[in-house]
Amino acid sequence: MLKTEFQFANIRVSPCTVLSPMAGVTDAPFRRLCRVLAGNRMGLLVSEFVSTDGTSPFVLKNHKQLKFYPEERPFGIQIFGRSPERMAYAAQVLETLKPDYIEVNAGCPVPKVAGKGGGAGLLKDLPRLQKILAEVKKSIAIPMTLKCRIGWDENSINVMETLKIAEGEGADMLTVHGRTRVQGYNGFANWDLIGQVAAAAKIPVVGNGDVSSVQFALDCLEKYAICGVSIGRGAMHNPWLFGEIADALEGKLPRKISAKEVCEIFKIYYGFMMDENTSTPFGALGRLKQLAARLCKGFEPDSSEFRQRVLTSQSPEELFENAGRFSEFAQSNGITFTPERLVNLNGRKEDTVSFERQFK
Ligand SMILES: Cc1cc2nc3c(=O)[nH]c(=O)nc-3n(C[C@H](O)[C@H](O)[C@H](O)COP(=O)(O)O)c2cc1C
Repeated sequence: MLKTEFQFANIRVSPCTVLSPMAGVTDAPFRRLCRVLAGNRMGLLVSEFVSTDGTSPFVLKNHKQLKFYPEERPFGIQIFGRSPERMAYAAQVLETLKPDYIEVNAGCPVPKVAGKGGGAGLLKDLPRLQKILAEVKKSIAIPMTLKCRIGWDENSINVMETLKIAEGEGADMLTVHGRTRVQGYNGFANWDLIGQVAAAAKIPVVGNGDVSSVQFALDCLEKYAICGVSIGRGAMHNPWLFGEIADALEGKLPRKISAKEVCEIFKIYYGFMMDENTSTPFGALGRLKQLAARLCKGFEPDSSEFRQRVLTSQSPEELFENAGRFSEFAQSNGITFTPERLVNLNGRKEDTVSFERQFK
């Protein structure tokens, strides 16, 4: 029978979907957009990652990405860093914001994080990761989770050891992104390995990597011993995806999203950004373009002219006008929105795994 929900510690996750944290994307307005489009049917939401590194003590006021709302619960705050003491102290401070759980990041590939020994850098130093988990666990009363990659590179795949460490130090859930650090976002996630980890685990394991359609999510839930799926870039290509998966899990018939609906979400998203006061109009324009660039890839046939117009818009109003014009054009020319056909979420024409291209 298809899994529809799961529990870790005292937290019920229903449906079994997670919006994967994405720094610079999954702030409160973006999370709200996904939540509203899904009719609030998202299992778990997590903050963008929060740095615990630095020389001065961790203080909340330096971390504006921490704002979350009661309707987002269950909600986790994700932290990264390399110092067990600083991670534990930050977790303790963050617990005062009353998130439902704290997540430790052992997956970030970017050189300024992983290169300094934090994020995926911890996969090269598992004793340090173990110490971090032990110290964070001791410092908080709420559940602790871990998000990791499968290893540093193809010659050092150590996700089974990471699982054992996580379990030994009392992590309540593990999310596995099925790529190595060296892969960055290239190639495809290794779902068979994610499945092996989930099958060997005593704690719930969430699978992550390349979930871009309802069918992909359902196939992973059916085929592997994972308890849920975590979706990152797929939510940018299709912010309706969580609602579509929820519909499928509830046995509802699929509903086609029209090009008109796609064109209408820019105003909605902009409204959320202005409500939350997270961006200036100029900053919001950047976020609108970020979303538009991904959404445009879902139009069929090709919408390169619209893409060009939207991405060169000088103001939110100009972008809305261009979207309105394209909406009419799409309706009269039979342009459809089919993001489920996108397999490689980098937008590259790749079908084999390639190592060491992005992060030497
Ligand atoms: C722009 C961007 C920012 C990201 N920021 C974070 C982050 O803050 N914390 C984290 O654990 N992963 C982060 N990730 C990784 C995603 O959460 C996810 O693990 C990865 O994109 C693979 O999932 P996907 O194929 O569904 O996108 C980020 C990914 C992207 C593309």
